[in-house]
Amino acid sequence: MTDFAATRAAFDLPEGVIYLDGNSLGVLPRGAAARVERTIRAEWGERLIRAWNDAGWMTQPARVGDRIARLIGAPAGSVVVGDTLSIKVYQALAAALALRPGRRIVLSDSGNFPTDLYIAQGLLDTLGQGHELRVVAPEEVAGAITGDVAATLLTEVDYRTGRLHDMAALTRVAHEAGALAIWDLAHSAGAIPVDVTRAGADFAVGCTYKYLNGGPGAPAFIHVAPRHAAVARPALAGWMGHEAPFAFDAAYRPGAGIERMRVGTPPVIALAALEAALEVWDMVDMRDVRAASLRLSERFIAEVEAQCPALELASPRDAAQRGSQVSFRHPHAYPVMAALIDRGVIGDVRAPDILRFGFTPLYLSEQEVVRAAGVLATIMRDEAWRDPRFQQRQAVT
Ligand SMILES: Cc1ncc(COP(=O)(O)O)c(C=O)c1O
Ligand SMILES: Nc1c(O)cccc1C(=O)C[C@H](N)C(=O)O
Repeated sequence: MTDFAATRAAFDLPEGVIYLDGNSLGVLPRGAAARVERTIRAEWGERLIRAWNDAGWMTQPARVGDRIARLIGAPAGSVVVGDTLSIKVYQALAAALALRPGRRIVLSDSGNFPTDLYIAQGLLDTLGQGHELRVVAPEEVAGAITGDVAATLLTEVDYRTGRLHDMAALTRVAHEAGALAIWDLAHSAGAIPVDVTRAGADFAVGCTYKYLNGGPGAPAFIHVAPRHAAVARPALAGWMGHEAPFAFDAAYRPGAGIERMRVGTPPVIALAALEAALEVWDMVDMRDVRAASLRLSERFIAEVEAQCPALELASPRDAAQRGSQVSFRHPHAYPVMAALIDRGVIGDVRAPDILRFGFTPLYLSEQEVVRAAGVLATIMRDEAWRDPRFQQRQAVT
């Protein structure tokens, strides 16, 4: 059984804040600052260039990848960390297309996060081989996987509504049609139990600054199914993905397996923070996290619906169809959220009208969820969101 009091003690939460935005930027783990300090002072400061070898900097992307592998049902040695998720989406899609040379369709859905769609379109334009990005409604994906689809590019949990795709079922349909399945786990890793191996995913990618608490700009991960790892073509053929980077050959030869998905120099300081953040998962059973997340989100929905008739649930009502977030619609979502944040309850908004709340049982209790709903109810009842202070939009929402 996961001890959630112990996991909460592993995080540094500011006094007076109820944090319902761990689905966008996770909370600071207590060990992270000390680990970063050690990396900077004892490793960089003292060991200088020697730290690449004796502090294990060079092997960090795979070492941290192995920790993430356990959380997504991937075997050790099949995940590597580095770059941003946008880059990892590019690499996965480019490799998938190279494995399906006769096919021209990339299938995604309109609930996907924009960067995935932008990156896909940019890659297809660059290839100039007549590929098409086909974007359908989330509920139409299965029916749209036709024999000309090279790859599906789907995000398991919808960033706006929390709607959950059935990864195993859609991967099966993709494979039956001869297509490959790429999964973006940005809102899944550390949020819900994931098993890329059982689902048969061909590629999976994700970020580490949300539920994995790696910090702002923490590097992303990529998983390549072992059956493809030795043949997957690295589109971004950087020297760190070379078979022998320090041979300094003029000709590129891809590294063994997942190593070829490395691109350039690893972000050592960011990786140190992430490595420290991932330690908390040693105390955690993902099934307990899922059960607790559903308990928290169900309670929140019940409290909000009982007290805030003006808010309309934008997430699936069936808990089994949701990730670890809940969204409500309101025409004045922005000032409502600004008023909430002003009272110490932090969620976020997604244009035009979505109030979004993330549930992170590692550091969030049911009492806080009830209190947050109460604060929201007061704001709605008093129309506190009409205050001019809350109408001024911030650049980042
Ligand atoms: C599903 C999904 N993909 C990609 C991204 C962004 O990737 P990057 O880390 O490159 O900003 C996000 C959020 O920022 C996301 O929610
Ligand atoms: N990565 C972000 C950033 O650099 C700034 C602000 C927000 C983000 C996010 O992660 C957004 C997030 N992917 C979302 O689900 O909307």
